[in-house]
Amino acid sequence: MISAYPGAAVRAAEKPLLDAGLGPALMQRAAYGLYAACAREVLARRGSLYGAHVTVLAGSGNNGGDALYAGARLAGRGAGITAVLTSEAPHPEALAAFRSRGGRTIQLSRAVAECARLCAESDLVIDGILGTGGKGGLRGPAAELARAFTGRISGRTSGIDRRPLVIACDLPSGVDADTGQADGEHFTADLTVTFGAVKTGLMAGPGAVAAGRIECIDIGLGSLPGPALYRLESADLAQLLPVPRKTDQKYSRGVLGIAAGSATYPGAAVLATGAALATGVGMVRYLGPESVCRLINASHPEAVCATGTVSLVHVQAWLAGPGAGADEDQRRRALEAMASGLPAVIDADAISHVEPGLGPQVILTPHAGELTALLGRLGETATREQIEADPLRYARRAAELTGATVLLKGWATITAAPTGETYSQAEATPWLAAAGSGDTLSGILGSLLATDRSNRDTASPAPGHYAELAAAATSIHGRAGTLTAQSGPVEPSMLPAAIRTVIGELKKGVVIDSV
Ligand SMILES: NC(=O)C1=CN([C@@H]2O[C@H](COP(=O)(O)OP(=O)(O)OC[C@H]3O[C@@H](n4cnc5c(N)ncnc54)[C@H](O)[C@@H]3O)[C@@H](O)[C@H]2O)[C@@H](O)CC1
Ligand SMILES: [K+]
Repeated sequence: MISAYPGAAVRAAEKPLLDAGLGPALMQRAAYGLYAACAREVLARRGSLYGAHVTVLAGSGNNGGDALYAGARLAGRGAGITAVLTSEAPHPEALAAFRSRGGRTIQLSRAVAECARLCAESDLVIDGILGTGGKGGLRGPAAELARAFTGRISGRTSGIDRRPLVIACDLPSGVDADTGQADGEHFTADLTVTFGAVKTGLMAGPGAVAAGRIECIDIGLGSLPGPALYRLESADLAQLLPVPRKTDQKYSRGVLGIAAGSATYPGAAVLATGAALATGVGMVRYLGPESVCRLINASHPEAVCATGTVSLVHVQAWLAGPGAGADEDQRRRALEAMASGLPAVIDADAISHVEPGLGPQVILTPHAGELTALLGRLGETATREQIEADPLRYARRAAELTGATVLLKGWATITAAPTGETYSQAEATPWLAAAGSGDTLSGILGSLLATDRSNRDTASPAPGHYAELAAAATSIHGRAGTLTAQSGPVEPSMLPAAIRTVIGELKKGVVIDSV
C-alpha cells in the first residue's frame, strides 16, 4: 500500500533534520535517487547514457538543487547536459557541481524559444523548477517555456526517439503538492521521482495526470503524521479478494441483488451482472422488468431473475441504479436497498435519490457531473470543473454530508469514507471512458460487497473498510481495462473476461504494479 502525505507534512518531517544541519545530506540522497531513475529510463530508451541529450530545468530553490546535482552525475556518465536556469539565483553549490562536470547553462529569461526547442529535441528533460515550495502555477518565462514546450511536442508519440522523456523532480512544477490542483501552467511528466514520501497532489486530480508513474526515494525522514491518502497495490488486492472455502455453498459465498436496467436501458443490467459474476460472486439475484430479465437470462443463464421487491429477496449486498432511467419500480428498489442496512452500491440514476443520513456501507459512485447535482441537492454549490480540479476535497465533502462512502470517478478515482479514510487508484486506461464502463465497475464492487467476509464475520467492520473495497473494485476495473486495451480499443462487454484474468493473476501474485 502506498501512503501519501501533504507537502506540508513532509516539510515538517524534514525540519528537525534540516535544523540538525542534515540538509545537504538529504539533498544528496534525493539527487542520487533522481539520477539513478533518470539513468535507468534513458538506458531503457536508447541503450546508452553516453551522448544522450539531457536538459535540466532548474529553479531557485532546493528542487532546482536536486535536479542540478542529478544532472552533474549524468554528465559524469557521458550525457550531454544543459541546464536552463529559470531564476537569477539557482542553488549555488549545486550549480558549481554541475558546471564542474562540464554542464553548460542558459538563462531562461533571455531565450525562452531557444530553451523550448532545446527541451523538445532532448532525450530527457528533468523538471526541477518548483517542488514543495511552489505556490500556484508557473509564472513569467517558466510559464512561457511550459507552454512552448507542450506546443512543440503535442502530437508526437511516446515511441523511441520521438517525444522526450520528462522526469519530474519531487513533483511536476506548477502542481499543488497537497490537492493536485494545476489551474495554471505546469509540466506533465512520464515519471515523477518524489522524495521522503509520496505527496497527495501526485495521486489526485490534475496532479495525478501530470505526475505519470510515481517512484518514491527514501531519504531517511522520521515518522510522518497519519497518512492523508492511500493507494492499494497488487499484494493488498490479493489479500482483499475472497476465495471460496471448501465448506462454502452458493449462498455462503455471497449473493448480490441487482436492481438495474429498465425497458429503456436494458444493457446496463447485463453489463453489471456480467462483471459481478466475473468477480466471483456466489449468485446474482436480479430484480427488474420482465423484458430485462429475459435479456439477462439469455446472456447469463446463472442469474436468478424476478420482478419483485427488495424486501422479499435475501442477499448480502445490493447494487442499484445503472440504466434505471425513470423506471419507478427501480427507483423504489434503490430507496429500499439504501434503507436495508446492507452494503449497497448506489450508481448512476439511483444517485439522484440519495438523502443524508446514510451509513458507510452505502457506496455512492458518481462522476463529477453527478456529484455536482448531488452536492447541489445537499445545499453545496460546486461546478463540474471545480470538482475535477480538486476531487479529494469534494469526495470527502460528499461523504461527510451523506454519511455514505463516496467513489468519485476520474483518471485517479478517489474513494472517501465518511470518517475521512481516503484512497486513490489510477490503474485505468483512457479507453475505459466509454458508455457501459461504469456499469461494469458497479458490478465488480457489488460482487466484492456481497462476498466480503468481514461483513458477516465481524459485528461491524471499520467504516473505512468500505472505502478500501471500493478502491479495490476501482483497481480491478482499471487493470481489466488496461489489459483489454493491450490488444485494441476497449468495449465494456469485453471486460468480464479480463476481470477474471486480472483476479486470477492477482491471486497467483504475478501482477506487477506498473500497469
Ligand atoms: N527540505 C529538504 O530537506 C529537502 C528538500 N528537497 C527538495 O526541496 C524542494 C523544496 O525546496 P524549496 O523549499 O527550496 O522550494 P522549491 O524548490 O519548490 O522552490 C521555492 C522557490 O520558488 C519560488 N516560487 C514559488 N512559487 C513560484 C511560482 N509559482 N513561480 C515561480 N517561482 C516560485 C519561491 O519564491 C522560492 O524561491 C522539494 O520539493 C525537494 O525537491 C530535497 O532536496 C530533499 C531534502
Ligand atoms: K519539479
